[in-house]
Amino acid sequence: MNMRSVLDISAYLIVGPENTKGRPVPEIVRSAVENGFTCVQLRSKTASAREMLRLCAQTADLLTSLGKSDEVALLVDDRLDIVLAAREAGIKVDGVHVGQKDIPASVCRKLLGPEAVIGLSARADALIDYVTHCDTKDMDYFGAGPLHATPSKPEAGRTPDGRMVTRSLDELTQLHRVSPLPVVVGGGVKAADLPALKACGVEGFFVISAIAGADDPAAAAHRMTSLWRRCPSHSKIKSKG
Ligand SMILES: Cc1ncc(COP(=O)(O)OP(=O)(O)O)c(N)n1
Ligand SMILES: Cc1nc(C(=O)O)sc1CCOP(=O)(O)O
Ligand SMILES: [Mg+2]
Repeated sequence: MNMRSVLDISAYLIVGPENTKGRPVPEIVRSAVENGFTCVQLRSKTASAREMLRLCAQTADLLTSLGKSDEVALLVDDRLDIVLAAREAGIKVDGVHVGQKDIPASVCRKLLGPEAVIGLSARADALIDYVTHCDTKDMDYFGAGPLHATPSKPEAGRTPDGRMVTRSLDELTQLHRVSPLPVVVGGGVKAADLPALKACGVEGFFVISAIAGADDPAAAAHRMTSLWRRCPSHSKIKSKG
């Protein structure tokens, strides 16, 4: 199964060991996927390479046991090396999410091949211009944010002169209109944000703390995915692809 052709970024969980209040990462992933999450990104700024590889193996096994390994993409943040090592070990990891300071998407594509999923964080400044003119041939989607300032990533939205700039709903609506790729939006997203976010037309939302930090991650996931499904979307003027 080519995950690129079925990629669904509508409900996108990002999680690592530092986000779970001590609970095992696979436990959080299970709660999310059993309750409708469609994409999982393993992200840790503290875990060792070996720990990340173990997490990849555990999460891939979990997705298989849930019968979701051909539906729910498993991605790794930043670490092309981890994706390559996981593959070498026979672990099904579908791709990587890279940011503007990470390994270029073109290099990821070259090393991971045509079937890998590659996500890119859109540039923080001149967002609309960037997305309009960016060469997207190696990428599958754009991540954009933050919608709100967030303790999960305090530097998100911080400009070089120290100001905090968050994404307005108008900007996200425009982003959706100009982007040749699907767009997933995150940064402080909570259930209450979903109706307005969906109305912008963007293809999905990404969250860490709304699920990984919730007292009851399964209930939180169910609430978010059912709300997202129910909310009307802005119809796109020009269809993508
Ligand atoms: C889906 C998604 N969108 C954006 C990001 C942020 O990536 P990046 O800019 O590389 O920052 P870090 O996550 O590495 O701190 C993301 N991870 N996922
Ligand atoms: C990983 C990440 N990237 C962001 C961006 O704006 O680029 S915000 C973010 C963290 C999102 O976590 P939470 O849902 O807990 O706010
Ligand atoms: Mg990164």
